[in-house]
Amino acid sequence: MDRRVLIIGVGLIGGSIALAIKKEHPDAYIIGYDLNEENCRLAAKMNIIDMCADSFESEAISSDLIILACPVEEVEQKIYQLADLPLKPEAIITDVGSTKAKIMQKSAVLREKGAVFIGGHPMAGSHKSGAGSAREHLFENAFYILTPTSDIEEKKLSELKNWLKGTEANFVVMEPEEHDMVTGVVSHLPHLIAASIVRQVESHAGENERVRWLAAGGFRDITRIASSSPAMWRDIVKHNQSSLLSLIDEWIEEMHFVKTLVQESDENNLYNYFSDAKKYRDSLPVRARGAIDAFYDLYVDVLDTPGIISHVTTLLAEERISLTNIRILEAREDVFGVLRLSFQTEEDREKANDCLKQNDFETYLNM
Ligand SMILES: NC(=O)c1ccc[n+]([C@@H]2O[C@H](COP(=O)([O-])OP(=O)(O)OC[C@H]3O[C@@H](n4cnc5c(N)ncnc54)[C@H](O)[C@@H]3O)[C@@H](O)[C@H]2O)c1
Ligand SMILES: O=C(O)C(=O)C[C@]1(C(=O)O)C=C[C@@H](O)C=C1
Repeated sequence: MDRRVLIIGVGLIGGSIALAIKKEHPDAYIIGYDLNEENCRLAAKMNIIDMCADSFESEAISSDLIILACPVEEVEQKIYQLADLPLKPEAIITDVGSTKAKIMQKSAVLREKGAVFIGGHPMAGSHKSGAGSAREHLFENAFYILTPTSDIEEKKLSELKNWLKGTEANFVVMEPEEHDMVTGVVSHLPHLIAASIVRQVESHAGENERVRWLAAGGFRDITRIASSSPAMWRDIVKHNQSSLLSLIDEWIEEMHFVKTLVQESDENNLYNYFSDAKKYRDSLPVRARGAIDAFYDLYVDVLDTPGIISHVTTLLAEERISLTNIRILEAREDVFGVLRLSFQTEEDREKANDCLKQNDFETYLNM
């Protein structure tokens, strides 16, 4: 009989894991369950999953692998709900949540019932959400953190790694508390800071429109992640509250130091501040494939006139180029707008670029 995988939450991460599992285990039957039925149907239509389930309970009891890929507060709820079900004794349950300590504490309820729960967190992703953004290669070369409790047999851990082999990620075992401290520093605090910078710009833009127009490369680089799912980040901050509170104190202290640097305006001190940061930033390992490279985006300048989007999509459709996503980044009277078109492959992006250029559109590969 085919092995069955149930993915609860078929969004960016759940969908990408489904694709990676399909690649390595083509015999596995992958069932998706998502509160957002439309998203689940899209995942099935895109062959990311084999079917959409109406309820997760009926599928969970016959699944060999259950992956919780919803926001972390929902992961907790699902752990409780799964603990009440007669799961297969050999089944493995895992999650992909961005926090680990609270989830591992809650998972005791599953272990008490004899179920195997191994926490997980692939350290790659994007600011995009939903099945439409899922990519088979999203986790290639990324670290994939696993947090097995001491009672988990090595055999079960290997079995899970084998299920996830198609991610081509590097597995690392960590204690949940260490995980939350480290991800607090490199991921969760930076997200809070990105959101706060965007809010500061927004409040200035209220007074002077030009702030909005001139929010260019540097601002976009440092704030890309502020476009991520608010539900996901709300839950992460709730889960990692204690690490974040002390990191925010450190950040405030650093900002006091920066303020002094600016006030004193000492050339050497200012130079060294930037130079030390640059040295460390430049020394960070570069991954062969970063999160954002897994998406093939094309930016197109368009005039904000009626029918312009359908004109662009018709041109692409005539060339049989399939779009996976389209977004208006700026749409204002008398100012150029920017359309962000996303494609499945680099080849599609190149074809679209040629096609739009031939039709006199100004296009960019990066913004
Ligand atoms: N986005 C990233 O960069 C990233 C990276 C690593 C891990 N994660 C973690 O992965 C998880 C999913 O994030 P994502 O980026 O895929 O988000 P997403 O919004 O793309 O997908 C989450 C999906 O879960 C569904 N969902 C929400 N509550 C549900 C419930 N109770 N039952 C069933 N489905 C439910 C949503 O409808 C959505 O389709 C989160 O826990 C997040 O912390 C995210
Ligand atoms: O690249 C991005 O957009 C991400 O935010 C990815 C990112 C990160 O902070 O690095 C976000 C949360 C996840 O838990 C793991 C990865």
